[in-house]
Amino acid sequence: MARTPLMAGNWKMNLDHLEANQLVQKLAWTLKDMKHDYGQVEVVVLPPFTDLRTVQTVVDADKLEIGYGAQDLSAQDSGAYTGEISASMLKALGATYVAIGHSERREYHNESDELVNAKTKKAIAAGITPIVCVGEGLDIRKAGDQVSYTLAQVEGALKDIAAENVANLVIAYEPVWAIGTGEVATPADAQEVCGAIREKIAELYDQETADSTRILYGGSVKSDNVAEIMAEKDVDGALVGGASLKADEFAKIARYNG
Ligand SMILES: O=C[C@H](O)COP(=O)(O)O
Repeated sequence: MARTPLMAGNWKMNLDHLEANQLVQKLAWTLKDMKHDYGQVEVVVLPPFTDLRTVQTVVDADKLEIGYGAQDLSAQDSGAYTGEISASMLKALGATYVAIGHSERREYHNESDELVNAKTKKAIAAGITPIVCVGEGLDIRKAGDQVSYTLAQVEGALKDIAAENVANLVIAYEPVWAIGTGEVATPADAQEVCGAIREKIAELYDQETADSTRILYGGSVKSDNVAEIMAEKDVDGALVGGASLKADEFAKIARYNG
């Protein structure tokens, strides 16, 4: 089962809609100059909500092959949920991906596995591909419990989700101690957990489903470390934070295989 590599740029709380317009255009031009084949490596940006309409406009107007999505969504469909953004609103803006359960949301917004599961179901119902984020903190890593901890998050996120939907979603393993620190995980660290995630999906569902699900690594990915991580058999791409805010750098990451 060939899995198309995915490089997703999580801009976090950076760039207003004017800056978003500039970055998306520069990224598109840079990749065009590199003769990038999006069928070989999928490229997606996840801007702040306020930028999505602008990104949709530039992608549609210039017929860009860059995908885009959101960094979160509500577990509700609509109604009295001040400040929340629904799956249907994201769908109306052409979003094709949505990050769910990022460690920064689990930490700062106390998001539980149950909430991540509910949000994942909403994304699937709307036809938006979830990028479900999991990963351990430094204390768990130091205790050597990264695999069991992360697999518990995976199980919680996938509860009562059908195999065909799991086959088409994305899981991003992002060790919290590697996020924004420059302390990128070794390829072996990434493979250990990404491989365990694939085995867990095979156990929960079946091997065909497990072989279809794309599993990304995230945490201080840069153009000078991505290739060795991508060489690992169960790593299908990267969820990139800081490095995705620079068109040249993110384009080099997307072009990890030369
Ligand atoms: O979503 C992206 C991850 O949090 C990684 O961020 P980073 O590349 O800045 O370490």
